[in-house]
Amino acid sequence: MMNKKISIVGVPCDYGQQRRGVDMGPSAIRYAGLQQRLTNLGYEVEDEGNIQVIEGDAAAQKDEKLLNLEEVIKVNTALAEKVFNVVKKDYIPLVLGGDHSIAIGTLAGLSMKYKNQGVIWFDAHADLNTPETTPSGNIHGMPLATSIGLGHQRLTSILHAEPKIKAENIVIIGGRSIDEGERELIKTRGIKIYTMHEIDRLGMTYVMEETLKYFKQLQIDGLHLSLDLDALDPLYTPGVGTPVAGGITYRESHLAMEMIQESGLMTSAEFVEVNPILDERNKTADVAVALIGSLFGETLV
Ligand SMILES: NC(=[NH2+])NCCC[C@H](N)C(=O)O
Ligand SMILES: [Mn+2]
Ligand SMILES: [Mn+2]
Repeated sequence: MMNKKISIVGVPCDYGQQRRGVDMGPSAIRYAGLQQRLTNLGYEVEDEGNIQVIEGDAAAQKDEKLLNLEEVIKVNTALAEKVFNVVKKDYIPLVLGGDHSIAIGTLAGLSMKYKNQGVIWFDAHADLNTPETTPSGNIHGMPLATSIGLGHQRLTSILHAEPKIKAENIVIIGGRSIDEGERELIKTRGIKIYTMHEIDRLGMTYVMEETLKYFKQLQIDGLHLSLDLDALDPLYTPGVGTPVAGGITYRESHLAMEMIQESGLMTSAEFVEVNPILDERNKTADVAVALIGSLFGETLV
């Protein structure tokens, strides 16, 4: 029997990057009708409200390779604890960002329950930078590296010192802006990635079939979906801080959500990088809610 209880957790964090406005993402997604959409599907939905995002001591921050480190640690520690509480009471965590640095806390919290969790990462980027390789200093470019145990010790040791996921348990889908250091990690750590090239060439159906088959082979005990709205083409989701042309289409992304739902594997999800200031009439938040609908079982007939 599939779990029919969802806990919504908002994370109004914009400290993982430098464009203001992404902290309003959780509100924009809620206003787009999230809770009603899920209730209509027969879920019991609890809105846990937002994680408090506290400003750090600006004077103490001088690491240009880890911008706003103190804030990012604080918010992710609080988020990790919240997510752990949600899974403990057997609700499905649905985390709303905020910038993608919040995946550090989500995955830390999940790792308390799931010891062999799979992660499906929809993104134009690989988010596999470390303080050594980052071109920007933005921590939203680092959550996957952090979660496999690479980077600043205070980020990798949130809740516990162990890596939160195994590199081979990651599948990245939609990549088209990968930095040099990230490329290196993908190769040396055997991280699975379907870039836009493979999606064009093989089609989303095949890519998702392979991905889900792979997770079954790994015998994962939980599957987390982390969806950065910049995975989609900016045509559909213009309200993101780091748009990259040539992305996943509206229907391809829905198909992917529908196939994840059909697999019955998914145990948690997060939707990040919605920035209402950069958006057009809440279009990006509307797409996020529509994708969440498909992910949780909406069908066309
Ligand atoms: N979650 C995101 N949108 N990440 C964008 C990262 C961009 C670039 N790779 C960086 O490290 O700065
Ligand atoms: Mn991205
Ligand atoms: Mn991302």
